[in-house]
Formats: sequence, structure tokens, C-alpha cells
Amino acid sequence: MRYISTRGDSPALDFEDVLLTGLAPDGGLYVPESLPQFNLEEIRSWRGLSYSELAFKVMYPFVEGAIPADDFRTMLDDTYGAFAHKAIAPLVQIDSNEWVLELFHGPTLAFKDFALQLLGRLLDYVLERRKQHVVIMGATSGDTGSAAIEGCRRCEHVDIFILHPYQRVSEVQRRQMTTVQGDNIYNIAVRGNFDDCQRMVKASFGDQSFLGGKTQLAAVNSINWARIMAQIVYYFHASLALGGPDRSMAFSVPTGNFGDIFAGYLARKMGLPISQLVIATNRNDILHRFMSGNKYEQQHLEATLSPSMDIMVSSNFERLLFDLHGRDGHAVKTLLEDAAKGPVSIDDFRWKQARSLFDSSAIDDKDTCDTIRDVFQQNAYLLDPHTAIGVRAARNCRRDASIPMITLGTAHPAKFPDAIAASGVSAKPELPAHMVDLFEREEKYTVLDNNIADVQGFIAKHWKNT
Ligand SMILES: Cc1ncc(COP(=O)(O)O)c(C=O)c1O
Ligand SMILES: N[C@@H](CCOP(=O)(O)O)C(=O)O
Repeated sequence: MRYISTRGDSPALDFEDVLLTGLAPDGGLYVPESLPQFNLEEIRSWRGLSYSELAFKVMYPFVEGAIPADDFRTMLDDTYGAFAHKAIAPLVQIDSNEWVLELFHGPTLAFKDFALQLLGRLLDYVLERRKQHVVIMGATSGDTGSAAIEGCRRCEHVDIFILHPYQRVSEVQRRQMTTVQGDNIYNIAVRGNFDDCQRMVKASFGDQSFLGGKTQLAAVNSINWARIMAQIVYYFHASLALGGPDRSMAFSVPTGNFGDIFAGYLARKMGLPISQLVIATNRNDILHRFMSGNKYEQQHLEATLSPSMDIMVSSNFERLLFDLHGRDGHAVKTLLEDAAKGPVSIDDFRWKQARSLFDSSAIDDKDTCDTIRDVFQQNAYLLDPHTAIGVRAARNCRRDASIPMITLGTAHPAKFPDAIAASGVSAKPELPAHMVDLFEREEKYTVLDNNIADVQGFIAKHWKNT
């Protein structure tokens, strides 16, 4: 499998190089040159497989040639064997034909573990084989950071630097990152927002001279293709559990960086019958404004009760634009350069093409709280604020009540006790056993100004040049 850049000006890479390169040198994101195709009969034959076996079927075509099948199987068994729920991604019914796919039974209680537990193993495997060191540089609005640290901290060949927006992640999220001890782990709180952190990460990939040519950056954000690849699997898993592929499914996806929903879009392109994808955003609603009015316009980023989705510059939207523009990288490059200067629209027929699959809804904090409360009153089931946005958007956008509507349950409610309290629900979500002493653990992080030279200087000084 070869991977190409969405901006059309970088050489195609194989899986191993794409894993280590992260962002393409032309600033684009890597996508497979072509996608594996599965017919209904083949997908049907996967019923009853364990999560890890299914993951192998879905993902192996992407890594074939780079990782031997048996080694990949072992990585998958180890990855999903460490999840706390036997079903790995259980479905919970919350209303007639309406479900939540719980993706928070991994070690850090968010969907990020599905990919980052695997990414850590893939990096370790490839770096050990090459005897190579990398500096992991990632941006987080709260969940990627802890999942990346947990997934990669045992890798011998990495130093990890995670940027989070100062005072704009929940306390549980911050402590999940900052209490992990290790002399290769550095948390940087940037006096800015998530977009600032992500911008610094992308710019650093573009010019890595601050590392002195002695190592290279690796990405843990969803700019790294391996992240998206692993997130495709649970769409197949959920569909098979509810009668797919012999019936279509609709998915509602709490969305920020557009990675998780893009994985659903790819599952459909690979052959899984999906009739609708709902983009669920909070008040930071650039994607909703685009889907409802064909206007892509950045606005001021606001802090909400769903901090992980406080994102305006949505990385993976570029991967969708690439497809919508017939995979013309230069058209995407021009569009995104224009978008950095002001509002842009795309050709009406391309926008309508997107609208035939995607719907969208923007949910404010009040409706988020109302949804947490309503679902708790009706089902004694506690939603985290991000999943609540997904459920509310699903209800706003549903096209056909006979088609199962599955909302991705992206995080455990215990990560967001303030949002739960704000909703008026008296239940206190409890942290699982391995995290009960989280508030007693010692924290370590560095606060830096929103300035790329300071951040790069910090990384240059601390990575272990051994
Ligand atoms: C809990 C939670 N829900 C939803 C999202 C949005 O996912 P994506 O950025 O892939 O759109 C995130 C962050 O990415 C998250 O941490
Ligand atoms: N919501 C994310 C933001 C980063 O997204 P990613 O999927 O590109 O890593 C977070 O919680 O950090």
C-alpha cells in the first residue's frame, strides 16, 4: 500500500514511512493511494470474530508489506487485550433503534486508546527494527495527550512532548497527562488554545531544524494515518453487532479534528453500508456552518463544557476535501490557503455530494446539559458531554427511524465531572480502580507562552540526545 499527500507535492510513501513521517513535507496529510474493498459476503463472514480478529481483517491491507501478519496479530491481541470491557466496544441501547457505542474502556477512558495503544506498539516495533530515535510532538485538547503518553511511554526510542492549552482541559484530563512519571515525558501547557498548539505542531513538522538534524518528529495526532486506520475498525464492529452488513447504519460522531468521522467515511468507502454520518459539534461549529451553508469560515474559538472539541481548524477535513476535489492536491492547497485568509465555499455540486452523506448539528452547552439530564432520567445512563452532543445531534438530524442510529461514545463521563454537575444530574461518575488516586499523584508540567520559538527551544533542550 502506498500513501499520497492531500496537497499533491510530496513523494508517495509506504506504511512504515508514513507512520514515522506524520505530516507530509508539503503540509498535506497522507491518505492511501487506493482503499481496500470488501464485499458484503466478506464482511458478513466476519460476524462473530473477536475485536482483535476483526481489526486484523480491516487493517492488514494497510500495513501489508511493512509488518508481517503474525507480528501484526500479536500487536492487536496485546492492544485490545488490555481493554477493561470484554466486548472492547460495547453497544448500549438508549432508545428505540438508538445506540451508544462505548469507546472509553481503554486505559485512558477515551476513544483515542483504540488507535494510540496500537500506534505505540507500531512505533516501538519499527523503531527497534531501525534502531532509530524519534521525538513525539503532539497537540491535545485533553484526550489525545494522555492516550499518547500511555500508548508510547514504554517505547525505548522516543521522547514525548505534549502541548495542551493552559487551563482549557478538564482537571482529570490534565492530571492523566501530568502525573505520568518518566524521564522521556514532557507536558507543556501553552498559554493559548488548542488551535495554537496544533499550529505549532504542524509548523514544527514543516521545519525540524530546531532538532539539529539528530532526530526527527513523529506524530500522535490524527494527522498520522495510523490513527485513522485504527479508528475505521469500530464502525465495522458496531455494524456487525446490529445486523450489518445486511442493513445500513447511521452514525453520529462528536467532532473536532474530523478524524473519527473521517474514519467512518472510509469504512463506507471500503464497503460497509452506512447511510448517514452526522457531524456533531459544540459551539465551535465551523464544520456545521460548512455543511449547512457551504461556507468555511474560521471564527473565534470558545471554551465550552466539551473541551476536547474546542477546535476550529479541523485537520482531517482536508482529507475529505481531497476526495471531494477528485483527489486534486493542488486544488486543496489553493482552497486551504484561501481559507486561512477568509471565508471560502466549494463548487455547489461537490458540496451537495458531501451533503448526500453528511448531516450536521451544533449543540451549545445548555443543550448538552439538557441531553445529559434527559438521557440520565430516562435510562439511568450517564453520558459525557461530548457523547451527549453526539446524541443530541443524532436526534436533530435523523433521516430514517428504521435505520439504527449509533452515536460514538467518545469519552467516559468521569473525565468531565464539572459538566455532569452543570447538567444537574446528582450522580457522580466514578473513576475506575486504576485511577482512584489520580488527585493525590504528583503533577509535572511546564507553562510556556504561545510562542513557537519557546516551545521548540524547550524541546531542543530536553530531548535526550544520546
Ligand atoms: C472525547 C472526544 N470526543 C470527540 C472528539 C472529536 O474527535 P475528532 O477530533 O476525531 O473529530 C475528541 C477529540 O478529538 C474527543 O477527545
Ligand atoms: N480532541 C483531541 C484533539 C486532537 O485530536 P487528534 O484526534 O488529531 O489527536 C484531543 O483530545 O486531544
